[in-house]
Amino acid sequence: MTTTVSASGLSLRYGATRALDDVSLRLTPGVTGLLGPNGAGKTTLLRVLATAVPADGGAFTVLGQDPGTAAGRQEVRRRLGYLPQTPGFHPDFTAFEFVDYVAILKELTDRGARHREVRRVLDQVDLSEVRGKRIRKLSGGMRQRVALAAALVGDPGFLVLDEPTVGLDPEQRMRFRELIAQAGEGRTVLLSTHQTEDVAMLCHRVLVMAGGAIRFDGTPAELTARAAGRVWNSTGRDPGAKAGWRTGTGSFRNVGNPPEGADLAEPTLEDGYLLTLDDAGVRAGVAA
Ligand SMILES: Nc1ncnc2c1ncn2[C@@H]1O[C@H](COP(=O)(O)OP(=O)(O)OP(=O)(O)O)[C@@H](O)[C@H]1O
Repeated sequence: MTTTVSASGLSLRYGATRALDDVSLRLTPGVTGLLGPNGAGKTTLLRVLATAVPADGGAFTVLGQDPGTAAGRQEVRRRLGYLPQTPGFHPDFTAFEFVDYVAILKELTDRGARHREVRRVLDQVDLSEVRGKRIRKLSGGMRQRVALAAALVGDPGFLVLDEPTVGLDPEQRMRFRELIAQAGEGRTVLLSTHQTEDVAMLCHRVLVMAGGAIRFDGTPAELTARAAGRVWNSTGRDPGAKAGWRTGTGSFRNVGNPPEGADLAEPTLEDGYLLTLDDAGVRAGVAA
């Protein structure tokens, strides 16, 4: 399988905070999910790989190019698409104008060819009909699709998506997932998300980060399997549980070390994720 991104020993400190702590990874075509609690270092990793900030240590290549050199960095920037956590829209731009502006920044200099490319990516995200509308008039889901269209300009070989489904209602999220799945056909996508369903539905591989380090790297099925035999139902809160919550039926669902004779339940990817964080000494939602 082709390696699109190869990184070894990436580190980045902000004062005393190790935002990235010796991160090594290899990314191949398809969608790889990046899960982790707030402050885990996900955005920092994406920003480093997208060449938006340099790492303090370590090295990486994207599509065979070394972003450590000026020429390599320029080539990587031409060939990657990046949807940041807060896309910097100009609200008075129309969808077309915004994507066209990004296309200019990506050095698509021929006006006719560039406009064809802008129409192509807007069509790909189902926004052809509103391309003349101002961004401030579009719904949150549509804006996110404009940002995805901008990231897709120039058919990048590596696509970096930072929490793209945040704030979307379930229907919009489902639609956005379809677009991500489409974008991941034959292309390498790194998707940072807090939604374990995004990973379960879209990803061939998942990385779990906490405290700046990768704590798990495998398939979604392998992450789920980590919770096999460690999820159970009980009538009250179980003291042996690492995490437990009351379900809609009134019983408690627990993850951790079940007592003898516990009523074991089928594990989900979220259970595997919670236990991975716990094994790493991190509680979900709290950085190490
Ligand atoms: N520019 C910065 N200056 C100082 N500290 C920073 C900066 N950017 C990130 N950090 C710190 O680095 C750590 C990792 O942050 P990062 O934003 O990468 O986490 P994250 O996993 O993306 O979190 P979230 O899910 O909340 O977006 C955090 O402790 C954060 O406070």
